[in-house]
Amino acid sequence: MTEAPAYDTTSFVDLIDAFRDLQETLCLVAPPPAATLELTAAVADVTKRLKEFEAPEGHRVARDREMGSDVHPMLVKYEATDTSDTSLAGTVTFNHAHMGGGGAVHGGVIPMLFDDLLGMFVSRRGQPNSRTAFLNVNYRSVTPVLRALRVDARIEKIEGRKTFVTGTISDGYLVCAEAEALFVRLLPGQP
Ligand SMILES: CCCCCCCCCCCC(=O)SCCNC(=O)CCNC(=O)[C@H](O)C(C)(C)COP(=O)(O)OP(=O)(O)OC[C@H]1O[C@@H](n2cnc3c(N)ncnc32)[C@H](O)[C@@H]1OP(=O)(O)O
Repeated sequence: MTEAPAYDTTSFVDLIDAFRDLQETLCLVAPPPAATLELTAAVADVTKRLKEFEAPEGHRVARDREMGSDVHPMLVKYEATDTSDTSLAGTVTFNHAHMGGGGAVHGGVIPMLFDDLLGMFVSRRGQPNSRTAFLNVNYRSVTPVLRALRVDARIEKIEGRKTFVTGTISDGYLVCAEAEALFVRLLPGQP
């Protein structure tokens, strides 16, 4: 029998959302030194409190497989609205924490979203326990922050352990970025 997790995922999602809010707010402020010192101590207190709940790998909420990016502080949150066996459509809204400059999403954040989006989709509809072998991203036009954008993923073909997948981020009819990737299913015992 599988042991029920000791945590409550819904309230943890609230904690992660509060953290995302903190991250974004950090990107928007210019506090004076005294306030910065005070805030640093407050954040250190929160970290100290969280450390009381450290858990071994496999028991940490941030890696809850069912919840995906919702429970991970680094990953970009997206919503899948329509999935079939070979395709996924959804939405993503990047915020100020994801901005590189000039209202554009940072060029490193976009591959992170694709790796997670495509990797999760491959795990659920292709071959579970796969790892990214390559991920090629083309930046076709500026990816704006603070707008609901469309994401698409498609499994192109599966050959043995290999799943070939593509993805796009679009702003209306405009393609902002596109990706093609290969995920390779790990062999039993492969680290
Ligand atoms: C439910 C929610 C879950 C939740 C799931 C979580 C979702 C998030 C997913 C995130 C995934 C990651 O970021 S993973 C982290 C980033 N990736 C990595 O660290 C991977 C590092 N690389 C590796 O570990 C390895 O190179 C592997 C596992 C990818 C492949 O090694 P291998 O197992 O020894 O296999 P190997 O024989 O080399 O290759 C197998 C086949 O793939 C081909 N192949 C391998 N690499 C490449 C390549 N770069 N380009 C072209 N082809 C390649 C080979 O030619 C071969 O084809 P043929 O001769 O058979 O035709």
